Amino acid sequence: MLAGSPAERVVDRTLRAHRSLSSPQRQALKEVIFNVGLWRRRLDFLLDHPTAPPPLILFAFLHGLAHLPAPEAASLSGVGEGSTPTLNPAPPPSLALRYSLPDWLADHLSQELGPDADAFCAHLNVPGPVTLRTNPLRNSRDDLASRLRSEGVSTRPGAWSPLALHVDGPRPNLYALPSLQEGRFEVQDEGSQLLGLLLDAQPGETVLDLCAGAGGKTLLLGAQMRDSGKLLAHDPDPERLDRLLQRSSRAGLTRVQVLRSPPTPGLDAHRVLVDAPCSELGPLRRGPDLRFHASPDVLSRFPPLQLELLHRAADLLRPGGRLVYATCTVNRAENQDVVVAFLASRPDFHPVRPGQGWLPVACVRDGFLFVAPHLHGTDAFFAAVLERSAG
Ligand SMILES: C[S@@+](CC[C@H](N)C(=O)[O-])C[C@H]1O[C@@H](n2cnc3c(N)ncnc32)[C@H](O)[C@@H]1O
Repeated sequence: MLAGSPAERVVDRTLRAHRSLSSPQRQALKEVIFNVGLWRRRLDFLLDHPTAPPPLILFAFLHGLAHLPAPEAASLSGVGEGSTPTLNPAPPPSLALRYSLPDWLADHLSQELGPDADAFCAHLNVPGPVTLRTNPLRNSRDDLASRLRSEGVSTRPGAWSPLALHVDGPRPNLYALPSLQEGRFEVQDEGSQLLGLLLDAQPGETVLDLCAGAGGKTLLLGAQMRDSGKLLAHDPDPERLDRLLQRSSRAGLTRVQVLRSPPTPGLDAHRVLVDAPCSELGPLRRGPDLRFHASPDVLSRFPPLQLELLHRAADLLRPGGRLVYATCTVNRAENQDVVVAFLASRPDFHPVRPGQGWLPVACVRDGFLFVAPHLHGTDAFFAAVLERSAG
């Protein structure tokens, strides 16, 4: 994994090679692999040895970060007696070393978040909650919570999305639950739920999800529309669209139309969602190695495409219609700057307060939706709600 293999794959391979392990042993193995992968930079700093062999790295993790006494850590990690390394006792001198991030990423987050960067980065090292989105076509949030309780899963309501339930305790095997097969819920971060809700799709309308992917937001839009009107979903990735169709049928949506080529002008939609491709710094806590697979050029790769998608969406929207532009990243160049550039060339559009009447002010910053793990317990998201003048 330290040489670049994805953490999930390393865990799978290791567990398959050690089938006799008990369930707690499997869990411990998984946690150690994830944590060594996540904390690799901090472990290098502790060991002052960038090519340290695995037993030393494991020792540094167990003793230096998990604070196990040295003899126990040495025995568990297989470090020979008398060869336990001395760990660097100094506090890590930078944000990057403190939270085990590549330098470019720590520098970028410092620039973006200023005094909040420390808390944000600390939260990137804590796994996010498992959050479910109620499918209101199938049940209410309270009914879903009771049903899940009867299936052995305890939950609590989310703080921001009226559809969110967080799973309490260790992650259950959600995919084996009959309630999931019956389309009563989807797994979806609470911040991601808010992006779909901002569009405020209404029954009977024509609504376009321009970057629909596998349908995380499309399903929510369809439920808001009470499975009526016209719901169009486009994405250039055909496999994601196939998954979208499967999920739609499970969720009880009968009117989703998948567009495998880009929608043509003249659609005259009431609402368009642009859940844009982006640098994806917002969900970094979802995988221990995501931060090490990204490279700095990701920060400048997307704005031209994002602006183009906004313009395309604008041309598909009717006068008086609503457009939501959203990303899951923390990067002014992909967020505020794209919206400002768009508005400068489209005087027929104006920004409105996101979630007027229901979204707490704590989720709104400078007129845009902004949520983040250290403030809201969600992955980080940005969204702008724009309306086209009526006349
Ligand atoms: C943030 S993801 C969307 C996630 C999805 N809305 C969901 O909730 O599951 C961005 C999507 O944009 C798509 N995309 C990339 N280039 C695009 C383009 N030129 N036009 C439309 N979508 C594009 C990607 O395939 C990807 O699925």
